[in-house]
Amino acid sequence: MPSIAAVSGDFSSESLTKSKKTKKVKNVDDTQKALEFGSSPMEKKIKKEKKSKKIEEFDDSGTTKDAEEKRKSKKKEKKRKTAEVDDEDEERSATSSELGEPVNLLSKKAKLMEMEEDDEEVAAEEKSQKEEHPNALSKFRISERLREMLKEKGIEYLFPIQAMTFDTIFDGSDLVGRARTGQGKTLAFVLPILESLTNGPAKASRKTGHGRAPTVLVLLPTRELACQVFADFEVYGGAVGLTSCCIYGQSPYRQQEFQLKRGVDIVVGTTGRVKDHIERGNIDLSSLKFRVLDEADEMLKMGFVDDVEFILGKVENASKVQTFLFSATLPDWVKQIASKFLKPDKKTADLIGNEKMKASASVRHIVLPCSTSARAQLIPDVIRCYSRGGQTIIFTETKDSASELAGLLPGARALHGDIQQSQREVTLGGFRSGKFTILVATNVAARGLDIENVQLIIQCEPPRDVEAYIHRSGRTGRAGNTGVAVMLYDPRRSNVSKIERECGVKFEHVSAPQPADIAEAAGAEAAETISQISDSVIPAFKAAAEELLNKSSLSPVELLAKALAKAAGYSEIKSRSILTSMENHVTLLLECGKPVYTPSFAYSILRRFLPEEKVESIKGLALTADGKGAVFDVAAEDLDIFLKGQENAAGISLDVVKSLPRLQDRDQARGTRFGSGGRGGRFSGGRGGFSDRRNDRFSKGQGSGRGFGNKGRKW
Ligand SMILES: Nc1ncnc2c1ncn2[C@@H]1O[C@H](COP(=O)(O)OP(=O)(O)OP(=O)(O)O)[C@@H](O)[C@H]1O
Repeated sequence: MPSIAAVSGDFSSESLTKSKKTKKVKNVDDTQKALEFGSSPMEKKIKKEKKSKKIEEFDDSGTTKDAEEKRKSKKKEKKRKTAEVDDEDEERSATSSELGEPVNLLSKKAKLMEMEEDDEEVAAEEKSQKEEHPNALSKFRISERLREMLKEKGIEYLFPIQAMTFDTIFDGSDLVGRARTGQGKTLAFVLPILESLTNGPAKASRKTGHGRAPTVLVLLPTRELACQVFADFEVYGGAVGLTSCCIYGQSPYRQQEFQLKRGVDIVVGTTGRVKDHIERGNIDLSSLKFRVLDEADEMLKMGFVDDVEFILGKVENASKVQTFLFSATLPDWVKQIASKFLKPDKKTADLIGNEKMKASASVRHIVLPCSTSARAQLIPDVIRCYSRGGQTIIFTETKDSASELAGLLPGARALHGDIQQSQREVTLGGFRSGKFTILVATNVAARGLDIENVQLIIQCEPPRDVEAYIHRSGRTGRAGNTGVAVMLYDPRRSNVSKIERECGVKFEHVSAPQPADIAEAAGAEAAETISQISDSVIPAFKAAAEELLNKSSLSPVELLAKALAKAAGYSEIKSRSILTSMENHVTLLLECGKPVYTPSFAYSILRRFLPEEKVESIKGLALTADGKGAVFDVAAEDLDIFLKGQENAAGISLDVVKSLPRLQDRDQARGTRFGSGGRGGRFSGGRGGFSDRRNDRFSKGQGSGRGFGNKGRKW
């Protein structure tokens, strides 16, 4: 039996530091941190392969790896024997036909029998290895039927959060659960609830028969997430004879009403529609045994809290109901509100606790400077470089920018709150099934969505709060797999270090992929494609090729290079700045031998040796983090004017930079002697002020848990 069953009271990570369980969980995290992030394209793997890889990664028992080694060597041995049998067959058939001798069937049969025995041994070893695992399904009070179902889905062991909370939930406690994104929090409540209802304490009082009132109520912040959690209840609950229904806004009301009236065991839904059904008398909460707030912090802010309170308040005898709150982020204010809904002796299973790193540890977290206007040009290249052949979710701050960006990116679709629900479902379904590979979404897709092949997350700008960063970046790197999260930012307006500090993430700072590098890769692909073209095309194109060769002053190789460029879709290669990512712009570093405190000081230096209109034309001026200089972009065609101008200015250096120095971000710049005043105000004053207001507004909302109404929502 898992050790956690014996732990009573609070089992936050501090209180569990010495327990075996915590050690195991740490090992899982270490394993994840140790995962390597190759930038080479990663082949898509079929689900089953991923599951088994993941299971190995989560295994910290030490025995698994040895056993796996043995199994591999057994397999090698079997392969060798098969080859031997085949060779012997070939040899004998050759000899027997030459010499007319009979084949030695007996020795072949003996070898085959030996191989069958090996097979059985390997299978038995695999089985015992799975059963020995500390979180093997057999070690929990999970019924045979559910175990079979889990195994069918490739699940052989419980993940740490599931193992940690199973007994607590099964044995009747209320619980607050926190684990990083993608670590299986859904099954952490689904499995023990189903077991309790069918084989455990809740079985005796469970209502059955036509028209029965629900025993389980699960509330979620978005319709898409409600559908996803419902799907799990339907599969696993259905296997043990429990029925579920999913109720959410903008979907046919009558059908939901009919299901509820007919009687269901589990209701999964979004707050607005659940409240609506309660008010109309379609949901009777008198038989309720379990209630779950998934993505609890999201449920308790943004105006949901009133509806949640209304719904939870409808349970007359709350002492008979178990309540669970789960999320990857549980700010303190949520814990305070939680005490209102959960019993005083509630337990806490916190797999993050005081650990610095709050975001997914199996995700590579990257930041890349980019001006708003360069985003649409840059994103396709970011996808080419980092998506490893998988799918990409791009997050924007507003619905308009999601629609606009989806329109600009070939093969992308938008998902946000202004899109009709039926279309939202079609879009998400299409993305899940891989019909298209880029989804441009608002925060409506930030929470909980579990889509296996998402390899890359792009955030067009830093989100307003750290929780959003954690959830958005957590749409990749799930269930032990790896992923990449790239956040674009404008150094003058964004505050990357705040997210870095509060999420405990150490960002990799990279500059925009250069078009020439991407073209090189595209050229290699085009060459591969050309080598596969049938020779039948040659006669038809040969004359034109010969004519081109004769007329041109270029060598055959140069002409072929042009043909490859055309095949790869290139007619020219533009340069791209590493600061704003704008095409045909070059980034320069200005230094003058003394500290550059403010943008206005940098401008005044430039004015000493450049005409006013050229100073006006520069883009994205930002101060370096060491305070010694400033970087900015100039149009490629003006580069000479800038470099020549500098020759006439004593003590000033202006150089093209190939890699971007660390820059001051918004907060650091504000702390400088003159803040963002003077000339710099043009860049960081206006918009920066707007961002501040938004942040203030947010933090107030967060503090009270009630700051936003649904209407205030931008997604
Ligand atoms: N024990 C397990 N073994 C293998 N895979 C599992 C196991 N438990 C869950 N999974 C898979 O892990 C993935 C992530 O699970 P889930 O969506 O519940 O994560 P989560 O912790 O709720 O993430 P988020 O915080 O982003 O909502 C799912 O695809 C799920 O099927």
